Amino acid sequence: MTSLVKRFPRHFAWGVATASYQIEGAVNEDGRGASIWDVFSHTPGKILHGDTGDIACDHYHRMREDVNLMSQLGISNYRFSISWPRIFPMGYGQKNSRGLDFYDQLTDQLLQENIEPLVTLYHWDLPQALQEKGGWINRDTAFYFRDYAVTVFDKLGDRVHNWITHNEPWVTTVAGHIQGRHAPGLKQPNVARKVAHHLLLSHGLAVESYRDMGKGRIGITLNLHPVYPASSREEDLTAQQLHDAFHNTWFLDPVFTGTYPEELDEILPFDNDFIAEGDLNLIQQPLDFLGVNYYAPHRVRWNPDEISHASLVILPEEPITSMGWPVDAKGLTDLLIRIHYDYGPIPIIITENGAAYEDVVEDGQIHDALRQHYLEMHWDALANSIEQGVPVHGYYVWSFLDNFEWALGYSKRFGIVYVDYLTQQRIVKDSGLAYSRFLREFYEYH
Ligand SMILES: N#[N+]C[C@@H]1[C@@H](O)[C@H](O)[C@@H](O)[C@@H]2O[C@H]12
Repeated sequence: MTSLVKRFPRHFAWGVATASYQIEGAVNEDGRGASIWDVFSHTPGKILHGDTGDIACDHYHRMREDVNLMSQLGISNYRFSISWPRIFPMGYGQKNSRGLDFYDQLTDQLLQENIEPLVTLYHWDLPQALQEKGGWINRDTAFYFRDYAVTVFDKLGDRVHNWITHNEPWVTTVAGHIQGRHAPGLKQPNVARKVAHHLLLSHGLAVESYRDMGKGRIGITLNLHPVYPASSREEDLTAQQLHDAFHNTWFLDPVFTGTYPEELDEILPFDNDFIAEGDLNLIQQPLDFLGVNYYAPHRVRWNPDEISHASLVILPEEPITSMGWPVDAKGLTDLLIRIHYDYGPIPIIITENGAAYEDVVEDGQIHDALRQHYLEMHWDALANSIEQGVPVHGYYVWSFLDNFEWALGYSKRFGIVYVDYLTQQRIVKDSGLAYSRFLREFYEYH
């Protein structure tokens, strides 16, 4: 491992990541309003086994214990998200001071333990009251988001200097409004372009506000994949192009070039009546970093029946995680080099990378060798990216804790710390112990 630590720069930010609805629980406490995920998870048939985020990891009540565990493991950066409905129960208007107080205390606890916060403003838990006014289909939501962001900047901005506006707006758009497998559970492809635009507009409005208020760094997190054609056949090459537009450039292009990719119009035609003068200039404002969530590459073949005109191909011999995703760390290097050369030298933070595997508790330990190997392979791939000139500034393991995995409930475990959901006991997995050793070596070396 020692050789690996030498390949990362001194100030590289190693961390762990979580999200509010996935770990906090306490959904009806201290004035929190309902989110679309409260409604969706309580809708029969939406979540595997009928799981909900009502309790999750009970992090709302165990925050100090969890922060202390991070510190014991030598973790010095923590990415978490803020629950908008804890701050504005109705989405706007009357603030909820007890909600703000929780994140105030969390921030202070982190700083006391010398852990640097990286705060995500939106990790999918829209206030239900705004959904009832149209949610992200309604352009007003972008402005309510701006007002929410300003409130949080004002409360925490003196101690939090690293911000992410949105986490994976592609998932909110596609899983939430086309596929219906995520909240708000809509299957309306005709609104997808509008939803994506309003999410990006809200991003731009928050960045613009932060530039007036804060001196720190702000970016957006996108879930991105390198896209490989399954063969050199013309149709598979076309599939690669369209799938790349649907999964990657739909969001990369507006954020970094102020345009939407033309290929997207073949997949999701739209009349651009929802794009107002100046929107795209707002959206393409300079950022301090791009957050990249990387899990696996996409290998595609032509399939006109799919929305991206492409189907994913898993090679028979390639290893997969329990999500069915291929394990291919080189895909991370390919992705980062593509971003670097297509969009310029924007600093990059890997805001999520990790793997779900079936974990078994044996004598109070979890020997998750596959997850440990997955992580180490991706650290090596990250070092390769840096050695090829990509300015990578940080890496956050998804996830610190096993947690509520959206439509899959608690059936998938991504944590480097195991959570016994019956007792709420935390058990550091072998992968978490290995990460702790790696961090110790890194800080000792530097
Ligand atoms: N699935 N999966 C794991 C992980 C999910 O738990 C996060 O909330 C998302 O940001 C992203 O999809 C990645």
